[in-house]
Amino acid sequence: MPCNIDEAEPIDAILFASFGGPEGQDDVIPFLKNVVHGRGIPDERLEEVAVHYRSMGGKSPINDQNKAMIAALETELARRGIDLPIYWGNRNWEPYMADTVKQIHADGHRTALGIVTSAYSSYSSCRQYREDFGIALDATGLEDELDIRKARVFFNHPGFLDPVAAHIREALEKFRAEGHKDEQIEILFTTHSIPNTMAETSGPRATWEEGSGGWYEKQHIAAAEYVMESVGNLPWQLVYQSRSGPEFIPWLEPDVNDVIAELPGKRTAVMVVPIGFVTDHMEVVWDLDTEAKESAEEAGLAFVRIPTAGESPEFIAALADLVQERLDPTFPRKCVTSFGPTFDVCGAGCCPNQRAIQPTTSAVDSDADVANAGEQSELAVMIAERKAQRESQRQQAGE
Ligand SMILES: CC1=C(CCC(=O)O)c2cc3nc(cc4[nH]c(cc5[nH]c(cc1n2)c(C)c5CCC(=O)O)c(CCC(=O)O)c4C)C(CCC(=O)O)=C3C
Ligand SMILES: [Fe+2]
Repeated sequence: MPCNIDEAEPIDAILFASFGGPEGQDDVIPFLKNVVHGRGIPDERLEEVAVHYRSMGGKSPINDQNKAMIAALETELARRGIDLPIYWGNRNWEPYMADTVKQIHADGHRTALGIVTSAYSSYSSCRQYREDFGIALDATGLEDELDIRKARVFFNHPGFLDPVAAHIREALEKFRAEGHKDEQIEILFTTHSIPNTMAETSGPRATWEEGSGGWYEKQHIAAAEYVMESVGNLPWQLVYQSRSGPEFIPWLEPDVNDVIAELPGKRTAVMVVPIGFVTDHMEVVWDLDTEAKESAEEAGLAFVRIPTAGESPEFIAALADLVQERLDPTFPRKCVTSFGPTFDVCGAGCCPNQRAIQPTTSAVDSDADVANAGEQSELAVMIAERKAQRESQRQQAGE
C-alpha cells in the first residue's frame, strides 16, 4: 500500500526533476527524438510539434522557468533555515538526469528528495519521473549508494491552487467590467490529455483493480471544484489538450478547441485555466495562447488564459513545505480539495508503465524495496527479475 513516512528523513539534497526542452533550432529534432523514443508517435505529429518549437526560435520556455523556480526555492528554503543544495535533472534534455545523479553522489550526498514539475498522478506525471530516477541510478551504478525519494503529488496543496483561484477572480472582474454576465462566461479547466488506458490505471493498484481508479481525472475534478468554491457559481468543465499518439488509440476528451467551437449562442466569453500545468511551457504558450485563442476568435468569444502557479510566492512556499514536511514530521501536511491527502511512497503497481518494466525509486516496488516490500505484486516480482538479469549481465561484462 502507498504510505507516508512519519519520521525525520536524512535528506541531504534536493533533486528538481523536469521534462527538459530545446534551447535553440538545432536542438528541436534531437529533443523530440528523446521524447518519443520507442513510443509510437506518428511522424506527422512530430513534424507538427517541431513547427511549434521552431516558431518560438527553437527554444522552449520550460528551462528558464525551471531555473527561476529553483532560484526562488533556494531563497525560500534559506529563509526557513533549511540548508540543502538543489540539483536540476531532466528526462529529455540537458542537464540529463544521469549526469545530475552522478554529481549529487560525487558531492557526497546519499539521500535526495525529488521534486517533480508535475502535480498529478499518472504514469506520465508521476511514475515516469520515478523511473527517470531509477534508470539514472541503474545507468550510473549508484543504486546502492544513493537513495532518491520523491515529494508527494501536490495538486491539492493550497499553494498550488490558491494562486490560480486568485487569478480567475481577477480575470472575472475584467470580464464583468466588459459587460459579460456570469452565465455567459465559460470556465475551461484544461490539462494534458493522456491515453484512456493510462488514465484508467492512474493511482494505486488496488483502486484501479477494483474499478475506482482514474485518479488523474478525479484529482483534476477535485482541484477544479475546490477552485470554483472561491470563484462562484459559473459554468465550468474539465477539458483536455495536446493529444498525441495514433488516431486509433483513445485519449481523454473533449479537446479544448472542440469545446470552444460549441460555445457561441450559449456564451460570450471563455476563460481557459491550465490547471494541469505547473508553469507556462510550450503546451501553454502554443496550444492555449496560440491555438485555443484562435479558436475563441473564430467563435467570436472574448478570451483570457489564466497564469499558471509557476513562480508565484505561494507556490514556491508550497514546494518548500513539501521539503520541510519530510525533514520534520510535526510540520503540517497541507492539503485541500475533496480528494484527501496523497502519500510519500507510492504503492506497488501505482500508475503502471504499460510498455515495459523499468527500475523505479520511492515506491514499495522500487528495486531497493522489492526484497522487503510488505506487499508482493506481480510487478514487484518482474522488477526483481529484471534486476537479477541486469546484475548477471554486469557480471558477464566482467565488472
Ligand atoms: C501528462 C503529461 C504531461 C504533464 C506532466 C509533466 O509535466 O510531466 C506532459 C508534459 C510535457 N510534455 C512536453 C512535451 C511533449 N510531450 C509529448 C508527448 C506526450 N506527453 C504526454 C503526457 C504528458 N506530457 C504523453 C502521454 C505523450 C505521448 C508520448 C509519451 O507517452 O511520452 C511530446 C511528443 C510530441 C507530441 O506528441 O506532442 C512532447 C514534445 C513538455 C515540454 C514542454 C516544453 O517544451 O515547454 C512537458 C512539460
Ligand atoms: Fe507531454
